Amino acid sequence: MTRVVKDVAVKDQRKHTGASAFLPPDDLKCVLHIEHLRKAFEERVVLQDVTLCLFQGENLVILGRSGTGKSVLLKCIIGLIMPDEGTVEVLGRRIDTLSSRELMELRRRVGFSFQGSALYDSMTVRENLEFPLRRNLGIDDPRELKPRVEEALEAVGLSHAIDQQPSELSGGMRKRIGIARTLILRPEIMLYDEPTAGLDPETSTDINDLINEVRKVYHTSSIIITHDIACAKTTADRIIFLKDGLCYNEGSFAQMSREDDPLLQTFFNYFKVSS
Ligand SMILES: Nc1ncnc2c1ncn2[C@@H]1O[C@H](COP(=O)(O)OP(=O)(O)OP(=O)(O)O)[C@@H](O)[C@H]1O
Repeated sequence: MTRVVKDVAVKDQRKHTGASAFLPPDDLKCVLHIEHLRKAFEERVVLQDVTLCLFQGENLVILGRSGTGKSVLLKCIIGLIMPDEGTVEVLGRRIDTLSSRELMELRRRVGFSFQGSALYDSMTVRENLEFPLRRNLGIDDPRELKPRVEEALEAVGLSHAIDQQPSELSGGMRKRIGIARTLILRPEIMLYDEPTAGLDPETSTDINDLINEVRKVYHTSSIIITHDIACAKTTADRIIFLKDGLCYNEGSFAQMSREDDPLLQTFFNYFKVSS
């Protein structure tokens, strides 16, 4: 279903954003392709013209200041928000052409890790993890549910928390359980919305390591949106810096941290100071 693209999308993007020198290797599959995306809320234009491509197996970080439209971009990817202009193609399917049933089916292949973990407080960890299996895959047999829940919990290192309530867990643990609940459907693409928001530096490091581990074990392609520069350094194969609803710059962490640009330097120097 996915198309093989070379560097067309990236070159196209560079044409109108002036982005830096990143070129992906030839013949990488593009699993998610956004072209000329625009989204406004009344007069407020949040995304002006965003073009990007997520390559198979890649960790792509979308970096940018608060309010630059990173979450809106993620919501456009999973069809929670419909763009005013432009196209979003996920795993070979154009979002705006899908029926609600087709959109639901596609969403099963895309895991969304929410900022607030989105766990149900009235359910135990086990029940939280069983929920998407019951609802999305119609699995009700405890003999099928049990091993899948245990595997997902093991993947995030929290097997011992299976019978706890979310309210008994720390912020970092809740985040991990949220990721486990997403992984349980074995998504091909993972979308992480501010995975380290509100966490202390040590817990953030654990979550960043987990994101890399998930890629290794589950062979996911991921978009990680963040304004946490340490998260970007640990997880990114490539970074796109979003500013004023445009892809302002693009490259590896090393490339971008060397850019002679005051805005980027504010971000990257903060990392040098705090690390
Ligand atoms: N449904 C909506 N209706 C109206 N405005 C919205 C809606 N969703 C987002 N916005 C506005 O779009 C802008 C971008 O929001 P968004 O949440 O995408 O920013 P962000 O880059 O993710 O910020 P942060 O890093 O703080 O999470 C904000 O001004 C927000 O108020």
